[in-house]
Amino acid sequence: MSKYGVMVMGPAGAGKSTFCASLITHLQLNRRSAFYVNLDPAAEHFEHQPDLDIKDLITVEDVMDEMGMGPNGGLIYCFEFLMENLDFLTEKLDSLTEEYLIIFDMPGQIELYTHVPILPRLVKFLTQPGALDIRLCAAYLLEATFVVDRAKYFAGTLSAMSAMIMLEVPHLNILSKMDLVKDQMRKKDFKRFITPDTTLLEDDPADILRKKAGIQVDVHSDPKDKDALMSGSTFKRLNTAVASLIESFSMVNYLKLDCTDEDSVQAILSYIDDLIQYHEAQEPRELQDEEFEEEGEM
Ligand SMILES: Nc1nc2c(ncn2[C@@H]2O[C@H](COP(=O)(O)OP(=O)(O)OP(=O)(O)O)[C@@H](O)[C@H]2O)c(=O)[nH]1
Ligand SMILES: [Mg+2]
Repeated sequence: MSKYGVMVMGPAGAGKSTFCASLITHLQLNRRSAFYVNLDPAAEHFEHQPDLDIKDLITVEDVMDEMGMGPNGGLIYCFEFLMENLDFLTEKLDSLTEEYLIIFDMPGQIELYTHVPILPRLVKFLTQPGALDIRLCAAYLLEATFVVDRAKYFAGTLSAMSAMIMLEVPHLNILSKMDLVKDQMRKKDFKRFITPDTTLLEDDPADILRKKAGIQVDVHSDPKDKDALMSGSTFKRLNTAVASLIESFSMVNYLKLDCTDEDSVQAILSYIDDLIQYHEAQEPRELQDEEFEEEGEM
């Protein structure tokens, strides 16, 4: 029997836990079952109590106190400890039936999605046929407010792409907190950010601001090269190279999420269901129920 899950990831503060909470509330309102797994060993507050919490196994606080590690090193250590104690996940997940959507709320440390090779091992374990065999998709959140600074927007998009390539599961890229931008930006202007391309660098408001303020924009060039510093050419060339790389792979298309809007949460849930083929498994059962009822009427 298949299991169904979504792994909610993205930079710190992108709105992952808030989205998880809205998704759980939405599922409950639509008489669907959610199983909430907190995998952030530093998380403190929850709108919905997790059904499985990594903090019952290890917390960043434990590691920092007992081993004198910093928060980021401590978090990586917690994940390595989890990878050595995967029965902590199996015990609770193994018995779940296909009716549940398993929601994994991930931490925001970007290292996890770029170069530390833990997440691919965890995803492989969760999706292993014959074992947990979870039909899993990734939902990568990036704050919509990042679009006002193209360098941040493209850096966030690059890490989304890195997660897509690294995890090799069906993947959604989501611009979160749309309620924060929808009044400041017309819908048609925002459309440009759904598919990132280099034309977005032509009118970067942050660039214009930096030039006006004459702020040294160029942290990458040789301090002796004053022209480069002032024009920000190296910084701009770097952004153009990142944007061209993203455009050439054309892997990233964003969906928009406003957690305060039920329809917006439903729309994202429909994409998730499609990616994990949730409805395929439900149909036969619903059909069976209908047939059963018809037989009952004969
Ligand atoms: N306006 C608005 N604020 C939001 C939204 N989603 C999250 N926030 C706020 O953004 C902040 C971070 O939200 P979280 O859901 O904790 O973000 P996170 O990605 O889980 O953060 P970490 O777990 O620390 O990586 C909180 O103050 C939220 O209230 C949203 O859709 N709209
Ligand atoms: Mg969180």
